[in-house]
Amino acid sequence: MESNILLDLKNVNKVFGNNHVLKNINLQIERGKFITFLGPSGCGKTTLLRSIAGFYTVDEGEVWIDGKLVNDLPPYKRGTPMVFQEYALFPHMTVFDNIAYGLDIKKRPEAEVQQRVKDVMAQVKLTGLEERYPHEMSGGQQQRVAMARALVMNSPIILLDEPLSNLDAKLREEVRVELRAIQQELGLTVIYVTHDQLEALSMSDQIVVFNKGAIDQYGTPHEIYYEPRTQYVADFIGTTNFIEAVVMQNKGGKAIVRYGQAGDNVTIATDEKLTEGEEVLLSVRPESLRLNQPEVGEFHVFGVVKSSMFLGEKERYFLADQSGKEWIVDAYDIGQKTFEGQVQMSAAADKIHIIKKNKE
Ligand SMILES: Nc1ncnc2c1ncn2[C@@H]1O[C@H](COP(=O)(O)OP(=O)(O)OP(=O)(O)O)[C@@H](O)[C@H]1O
Repeated sequence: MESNILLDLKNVNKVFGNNHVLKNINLQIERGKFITFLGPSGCGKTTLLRSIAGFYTVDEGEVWIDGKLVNDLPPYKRGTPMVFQEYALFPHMTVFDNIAYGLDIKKRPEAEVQQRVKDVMAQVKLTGLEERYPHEMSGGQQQRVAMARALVMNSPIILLDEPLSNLDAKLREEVRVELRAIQQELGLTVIYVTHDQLEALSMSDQIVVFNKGAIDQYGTPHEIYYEPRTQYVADFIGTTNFIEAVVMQNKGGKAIVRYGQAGDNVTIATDEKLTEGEEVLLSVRPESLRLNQPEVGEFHVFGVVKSSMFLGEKERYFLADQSGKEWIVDAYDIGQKTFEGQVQMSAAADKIHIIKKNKE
């Protein structure tokens, strides 16, 4: 039976000189998923992508594609094309020739090339544009051509390295939607590299968050956002409030923690192994806190409003609690109501996430 796992990375390590760029990467990717490699510049995303494509050989570990160990295979034998920034189309070639390029290189018979290109152009809805040149196409159409070039080769995985980074914001969003639509319609397996958190959250089935060459978390956008495993992940994805707390009890997936100067308790669901007396961090997102609505939850802190900022769909408040710690609260749909002076911040316990402190 065909395995659902298309890419399997086992303990992959890569070193450049004395720079240990990939550290014990273990990752399994299922067929038909849109996977994003997310992390700041220099954390090893591109190096891993190139190691999958075969442009780099790994120093340790195994790369399996579709049940085959490919460590010693060159890129063209792995069949995993990479699409780079600006789609890397040949400007002097027509759309048809751009798409046919890979097949021509492989010296496939003319009739087969004609048929394959025709089929793939229909798949990505470009039929009729065969004779256009890249500069005569919109950004979204160019992205489709780039995808078609990969599709025509029957690639098992399509690797995209920040393909949208040179586009302006509006076009970027348009092309994002387009790209995700093609991937879903055709059931493609795509690995997409970006340092843009919103891009990752909005497009992916699963996100891999990189931290200095290691994987900090691999999960759905919701898991990454609401259940960050480390402080680094919580901090990197969006804005959050961290609160120092101490574990009083941990039983049956529920921990009672003490927080704040008054020593209040709250019970929070968690999978983490926590011991009594352990110091932890709580993470609560600005939109999960309510001002002067104590009935919304089990977690409460008093603060003083320092300033606020109107952001269209929300008002962002900056507050300080009694210890001087800064808090950020986003208030939605409050009409003309504004908050000043001392206020109470409240959150439901299920909107609070416990992070173990000893993880980086
Ligand atoms: N061919 C190479 N030779 C030596 N060092 C390299 C090489 N390629 C990458 N590096 C180093 O490896 C580290 C990771 O680089 P990589 O390009 O994988 O990061 P990245 O997360 O993709 O960042 P970016 O978003 O800036 O591309 C960096 O310190 C980089 O300088």
